[in-house]
Amino acid sequence: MLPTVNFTETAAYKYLADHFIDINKKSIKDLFTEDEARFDKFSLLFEDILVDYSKNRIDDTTIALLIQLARECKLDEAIKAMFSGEKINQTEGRQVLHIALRDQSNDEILVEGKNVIPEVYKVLDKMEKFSQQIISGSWKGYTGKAITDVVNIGIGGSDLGPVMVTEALKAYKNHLNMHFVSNIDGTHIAETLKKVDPETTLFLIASKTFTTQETMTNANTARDWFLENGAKKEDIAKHFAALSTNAKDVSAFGIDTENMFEFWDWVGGRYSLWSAIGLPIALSIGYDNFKQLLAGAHAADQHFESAEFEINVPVILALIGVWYVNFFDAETQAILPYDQYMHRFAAYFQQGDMESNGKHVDRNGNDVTYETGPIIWGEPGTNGQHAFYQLIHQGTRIIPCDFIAPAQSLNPIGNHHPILLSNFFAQTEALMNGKTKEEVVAELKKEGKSDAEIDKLAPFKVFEGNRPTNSILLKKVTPYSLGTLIAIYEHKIFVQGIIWNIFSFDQWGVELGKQLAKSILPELASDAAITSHDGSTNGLINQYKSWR
Ligand SMILES: O=P(O)(O)OC[C@H]1O[C@](O)(CO)[C@@H](O)[C@@H]1O
Repeated sequence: MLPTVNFTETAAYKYLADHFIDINKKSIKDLFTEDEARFDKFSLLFEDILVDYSKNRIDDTTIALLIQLARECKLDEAIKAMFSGEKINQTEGRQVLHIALRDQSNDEILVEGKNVIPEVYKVLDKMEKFSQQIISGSWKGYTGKAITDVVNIGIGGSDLGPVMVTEALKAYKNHLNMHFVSNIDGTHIAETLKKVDPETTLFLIASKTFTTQETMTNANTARDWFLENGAKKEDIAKHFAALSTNAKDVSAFGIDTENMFEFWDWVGGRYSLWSAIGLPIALSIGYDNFKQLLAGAHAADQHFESAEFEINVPVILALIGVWYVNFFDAETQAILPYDQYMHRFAAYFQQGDMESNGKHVDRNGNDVTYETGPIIWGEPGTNGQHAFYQLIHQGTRIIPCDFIAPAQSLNPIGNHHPILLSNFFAQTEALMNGKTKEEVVAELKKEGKSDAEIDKLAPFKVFEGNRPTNSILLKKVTPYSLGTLIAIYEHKIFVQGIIWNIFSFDQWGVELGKQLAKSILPELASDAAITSHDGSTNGLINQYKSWR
């Protein structure tokens, strides 16, 4: 059982509330002037990742109190509970063991008294063998040709992780063309099928439950297309594989369970890229690289489990996030990778974070009286700079940002990378320092503007600064470092869920819309006017019927 402390009733929270009044009067710039050792104090080097959190609205007292808060919320007990396989997903009665999927220490992790590590390895061995056969071309399609294209059909956690990682690690990719179909919109599968040949395509049907409407509809369409384009039923075995926990429905669909890559209900969908759901990753970059991804994540797991909170990267990042959400009323958190390959990283953690911590009921079943998970958003820099950074610099809201960049480029062309990184360094400095009225006036004077012009323009050109950022500098994006980084963010989400006293591993909030869509679908079959809903929904459905 997880602890159920209301963090707003802790002593640390009360001290933090008082301390906030002091900190709120200070600028980060001043905090740097006051303390020369600030960078050394507020940065952590873990593996080949430097996490600089010194450009935040914090001082020594803030961090000490936040750590006290974590202790009062019994974070240590909660971490132990997850790692030891307690059923901490209490509303679904399940363990939360994505850490077991990447365990490289041959630990024993028990689920219902049974060690799951040998099963994990059994599936990993099967993934290794299969991916080698596909990549080498020894696996032949129904006309004897090697596979050239892989179409992963899945949604949410059965799509976003493999998409994000295969994109982030594109530089490590082999010859296989990867495609991902998630949307129920027929356009997604139709446009994908235009690009592939049934003789040389492998379909992966990725669904933990194997009941998700979008995935099953797309999977049926893919199977029909396959059979309508020359293949026979017995050829399905050579071209369809399933990544799932549901063997019964997999075989009912017509996929031989030999071609099923199993995982387990103790793997949450949004934490499943490390499981059989990661097969498209293994296919795209090879099994050895996939193993490196797991190894990187395992290093983060060990660090999270054993490092003191003061030097524990996920804990520190999580606590700083809580500081902004609950004391500064920050509504959002931006994730800004200065790496084009990582262009789906923020989208991935939209599900990771928002499906985990978008909850308003605490672990006692009561409505919370404080804010919980922030809105996660972001795009790669420098594109974001030319789109939404205006609001981050001069808008009315506080937007804590994580800036992420690799020191070494995977495409070191000309001076692209130094230019990219100069922007990465400049933005966090600009967000912190801002530009004072005096500086603006001096600049305008230098440009030869008149006093009247300066008076008119100056207010618009002032930057308040004092806008908080974390900078995460990776030596290089590799399968290992990416695995570490993803796991750091996963554990950050866990810590925040513990502090907010919510259940981070269920997702009941996605069910209502699914249920309603299912009840509306039959109503769309006939042209008869609908009156069973509210006025707006009736009006929309009836207009649709008149236009279709
Ligand atoms: O893998 P499945 O069972 O198809 O589910 C897909 C996704 O749907 C969700 O349940 C949300 O609708 C996610 O949590 C999950 O990742």
